[in-house]
Amino acid sequence: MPAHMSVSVIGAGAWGTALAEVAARAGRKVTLYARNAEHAAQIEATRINPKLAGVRLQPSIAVTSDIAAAARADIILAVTPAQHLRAAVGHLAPHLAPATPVIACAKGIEHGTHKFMTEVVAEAAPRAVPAILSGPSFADDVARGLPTAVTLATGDEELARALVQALGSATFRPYHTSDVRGVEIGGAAKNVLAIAAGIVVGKNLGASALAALTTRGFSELARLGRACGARTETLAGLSGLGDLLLSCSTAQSRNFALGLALGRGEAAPVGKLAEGAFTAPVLCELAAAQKVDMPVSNAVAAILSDRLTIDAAIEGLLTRPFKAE
Ligand SMILES: NC(=O)C1=CN([C@@H]2O[C@H](COP(=O)(O)OP(=O)(O)OC[C@H]3O[C@@H](n4cnc5c(N)ncnc54)[C@H](OP(=O)(O)O)[C@@H]3O)[C@@H](O)[C@H]2O)C=CC1
Ligand SMILES: O=C(CO)COP(=O)(O)O
Repeated sequence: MPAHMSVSVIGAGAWGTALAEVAARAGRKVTLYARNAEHAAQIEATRINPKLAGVRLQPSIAVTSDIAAAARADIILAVTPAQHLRAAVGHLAPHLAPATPVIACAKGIEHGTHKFMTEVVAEAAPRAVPAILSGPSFADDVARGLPTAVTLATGDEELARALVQALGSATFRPYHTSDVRGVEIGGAAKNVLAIAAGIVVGKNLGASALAALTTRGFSELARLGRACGARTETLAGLSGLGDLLLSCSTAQSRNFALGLALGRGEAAPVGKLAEGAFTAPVLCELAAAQKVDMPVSNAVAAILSDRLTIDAAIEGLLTRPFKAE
């Protein structure tokens, strides 16, 4: 039997469900874990997850709320919101076989600890091998089988290659790297910058302003990444620039949609996870600790915490001293 035959997905949200489909398409034996027994039973029976309503789960995907059963897999995909990752992996950890790869698929940085997703996995499941999967990929697109490419990183490049082989298919193309930190920073920061992009569009500042915001946003993402030891090619790759371009370009992104509503003076969309709202304060704390200037992210954090109006934030950004690019 190949080394990585079975895959369990922890977290039956939109992304977890899409990734269960991905793994099934790649020929793996797949189990999708929902923490709520009623939800698990409903998904198992109807083959539809209301969190990704347009998709009918492949018949081969098992759905469970039994964490011990879910832990019996060659690969774990941990697909909860970033701030819930520690609890989810901690619950799983006692049941895992030693050296099981646990691939974090959340995009964010933990509040309080400033830990990145693989650091959270390493602490919550010390016997597991942490990895990260991130890149420009909407759950809906992926589940519908539209072509997507992402980055998959773990410290051991050989393992990263094997995980790519286990999960990849013609329409879901993971690229491997050992630059874990680069992948994590791109995914976390792009969500905050996508909120700013949505605000620019909601405020009708024009396509030129959106391009400027996205480019200067990339500049601050890359500054922080380099300060944290990330490689330039990762920051300019799928999980960095690629995901930033996607998320700053369409209201299909929940983070962009939040910014759009804020910019228009409307209420924030209800029941939609916008990770950037959680990441913004911790990203700014991390940048300050690294002495990295992140004016766009700081403005987003200030707007979200009501320390600054949108108009004052825009004026603040537009009146910064001119400097070299
Ligand atoms: N949606 C997308 O297109 C993409 C999302 N991502 C990232 O994936 C992560 C998850 O997003 P997404 O799936 O969209 O979010 P959703 O809101 O759709 O789903 C989150 C899921 O996590 C579950 N969950 C929360 N805490 C736990 C826990 N302790 N144990 C088990 N399950 C738990 C929730 O369960 P319950 O229903 O019981 O609360 C819910 O089903 C985010 O970090 C996001 O940035 C990345 C790429 C694409
Ligand atoms: O991460 C994503 C696309 O790569 C999903 O974006 P949102 O979380 O903003 O919807």
